[in-house]
Parts: sequence; structure tokens; C-alpha cells
Amino acid sequence: MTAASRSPKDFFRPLAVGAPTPLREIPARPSRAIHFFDPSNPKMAAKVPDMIGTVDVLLGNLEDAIKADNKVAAREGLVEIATSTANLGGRSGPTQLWTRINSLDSPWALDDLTTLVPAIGDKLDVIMVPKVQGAEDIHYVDRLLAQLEAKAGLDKPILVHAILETARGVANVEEICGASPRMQGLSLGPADLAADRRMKTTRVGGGHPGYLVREDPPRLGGVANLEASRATYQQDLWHYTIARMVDACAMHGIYPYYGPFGDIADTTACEDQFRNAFLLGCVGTWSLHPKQVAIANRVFSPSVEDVAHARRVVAAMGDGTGAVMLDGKMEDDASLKQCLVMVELAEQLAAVDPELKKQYDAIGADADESEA
Ligand SMILES: CC(C)(COP(=O)(O)OP(=O)(O)OC[C@H]1O[C@@H](n2cnc3c(N)ncnc32)[C@H](O)[C@@H]1OP(=O)(O)O)[C@@H](O)C(=O)NCCC(=O)NCCSC(=O)C[C@H](O)C(=O)O
Ligand SMILES: [Mg+2]
Repeated sequence: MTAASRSPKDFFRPLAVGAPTPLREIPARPSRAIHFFDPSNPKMAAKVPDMIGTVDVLLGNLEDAIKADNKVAAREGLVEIATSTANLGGRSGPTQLWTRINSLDSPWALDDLTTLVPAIGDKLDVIMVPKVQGAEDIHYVDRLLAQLEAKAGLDKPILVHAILETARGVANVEEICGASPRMQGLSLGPADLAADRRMKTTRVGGGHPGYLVREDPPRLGGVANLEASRATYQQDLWHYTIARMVDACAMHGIYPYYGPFGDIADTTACEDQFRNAFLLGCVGTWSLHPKQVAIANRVFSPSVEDVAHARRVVAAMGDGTGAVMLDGKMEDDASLKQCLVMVELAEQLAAVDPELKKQYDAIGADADESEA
């Protein structure tokens, strides 16, 4: 606990008289793709109703990528979309509604919050806060939201998601995650983070061909042949930050996400980056273009084969203690826990994704047949 944080007895108290009681546990709602759209762009806005049910989260973006002249139109557009679109947001229904407000030092952030909470606070599931530097940014948003929620008579607290996109934010990642019971999760902001760190890259997420390791030279009679051609292997620029983010989120019971992959045309590399994040523990990612939604949904849903295997381990482990052999491999309490993560995620996703449910149910039947 830092000097600035609340004592354990006060942590779950509302920060304003009449504000909703903070949640003790952040609900594990499917959020494989957080799909960004510009509410001031009529073409994008027109696509929103048809995306409901096909994407776990729709996020009305008010920050970067929205022209300064369109900031007010984007905010008003989001209010219009939230109020006029059925089945969007509000803690139930197939698709959550999130927004990304402008950064706290910008001329727009205060108006974003004071407009959105009274107008559509009952529809907004999560507010994403960019460029969070430390717990003090979350404390500011936390108190302001409590005051606005109380004034608007909301009965459920709006959750907060921070983007990790400054070196100081990364250094303070644990305190950010634990700064408020509203904290729902963290996303990586690779473009701003690269700039803040003075990395020598120009991309929005993804790898870089120059960030690599090279195999050792072959040796002839103990002498290295430095002229021989040698394989190189591109490395993941984001491994360290994602791993830190995953640990900080897991420690605080909140959810980590990869962020943007800006090379919209390169769907293969996008899928690779998403999968690395999934394997490391992230629950979802951002989607910037409609074609990234299907990639995210596929990657952040456990494969049919993994679910089948996980179910077999769960069945073989009986009461969950001891060790068994399955297909020549040792399974024990620890591998069982990994398999339970997979099985529970599959169940959550099957509850909202009928196509996935069909696939998981089918392997259930196949596994039963092969056991018989
Ligand atoms: C990247 C885009 C600018 C590409 O747009 P466009 O050139 O219009 O693409 P297409 O012609 O392929 O689009 C086909 C149709 O689909 C609509 N469209 C495009 N994108 C979206 C979307 N996100 N949601 C809904 N609909 C979308 C187009 O309007 C076309 O419609 P139609 O003509 O009627 O068929 C664009 O995709 C875009 O702006 N995407 C969002 C970008 C964004 O949000 N950026 C901010 C997040 S990344 C970031 O902030 C960095 C991060 O913080 C960090 O620091 O790392
Ligand atoms: Mg950014």
C-alpha cells in the first residue's frame, strides 16, 4: 500500500455520498476484441448496430485518431449511438460499450466525463483512460466518477481501464492496477510507449525486423567461420511489457489486453502478435478495423484441440490431487489448474458465442466417444 492509497477498510467505500458501492470482484466478461470506432465518422457509426453480437466490446474512441476539430462531434456522436442503439452496453446483452476518453491533461477530458456519465452512464461499462502515469491519475478519475455517478443516480459503478503507454506508467504498473476497485484492466499502448521510451521504431505495435538474435557461426577446427550465412530470428519487442502487465493484472484480479496492431493489411503478423499475447495471459486485444475482429475472436478463444485436451486432463485427474500419465505426459495439480483456466474460459465464451459453443460441444461428444 502506498502513502497515497486508501486503508483496506475504506477501499470498498463509495467515494461520494450516493455513489454506487464499488464491486468486490471484476466480472470476467468476454472481451476478446475491443473494437475501436470514431463516433464522429458517419460510415463507422453506421456499422455499429450490425456489429452488435459479433464483437464483445464496441469502444467509442474520443482520443488519438480523432481530429481536434471533431472532438465534440465524437463525444456527441457517442451519446447518440449509445441512446439509440438497442442491446449495446449496460452490463447485459451481447456487446459491451466502452469509451476511450481524452488524456487527463488535454482540454477535453473533463467535458468527456461530465457529458458522458450523466447522459449514458447507465450504458457505459468501462471507461478507458489513456497515458496513465501512476495511481494519482486513477484516484482523480475514481473520485470524479463517484461524484458524477451520485449526481446521475446510477446504481452500478462504471469500471476503469488504463492504457500503459508511458515509461512512468510501466514503472508504476502495480500501483495503477491496485489504485481503485474500479480497475477493470490494462492495455498496452505500443505507439505512445515507443515514443515515450525513445525507441527507434515508427510502427503501431507488432515487431521490427531489426530486433533479432543471430545464431552462432559454424566452427571449423575450433575457428569461427564469420563469413558463413547464419539464421536470424526476429524477437518480440513487447514481451517484457506484456509480461509485466499480465503479472500486475493477475496480482490484482483484473484483466490484461494487448493493444493496437496498426498494419491492417498484414493479418498474418497481426494474428501472431495477438496469439503471443493470448499465450502470455492476455484476455483480449484492440481491433482497429472490422477485419481484425474475426482474428481477435479466433485467437482469444481456446482452440477446440486445447479444450478437448484440457477436459481430458480434468477428467483424468479425478479429485485433482496426485499425478497421472496421459499420452506419455505427466499431469498433476499444476497442469490441472492450467487446464481449468482453459475449460472455464471455453465455458464463458460458449455462453455468448453460439458458433463456438457448437464446436466445443462437438468435441465434448467426440471425446466421450473415444473414451467409450
Ligand atoms: C485504419 C482506418 C483509417 C482505415 O479506414 P478505411 O481506409 O476507411 O478502411 P477501409 O476502406 O478498409 O474500410 C472499409 C469499410 O469499413 C469501415 N471501417 C473502417 N474502420 C472501421 C472501424 N474501426 N469501425 C467500423 N467501421 C470501420 C470504413 O468506413 C469502410 O466503410 P464503407 O466505405 O461504408 O464500406 C480505420 O479503420 C480507422 O480509423 N480505424 C480506427 C483507428 C483508431 O481507432 N485508432 C486509434 C487506436 S490505436 C492508438 O490510439 C494507438 C495507441 O494508443 C498507442 O499508443 O499505441
Ligand atoms: Mg496511445
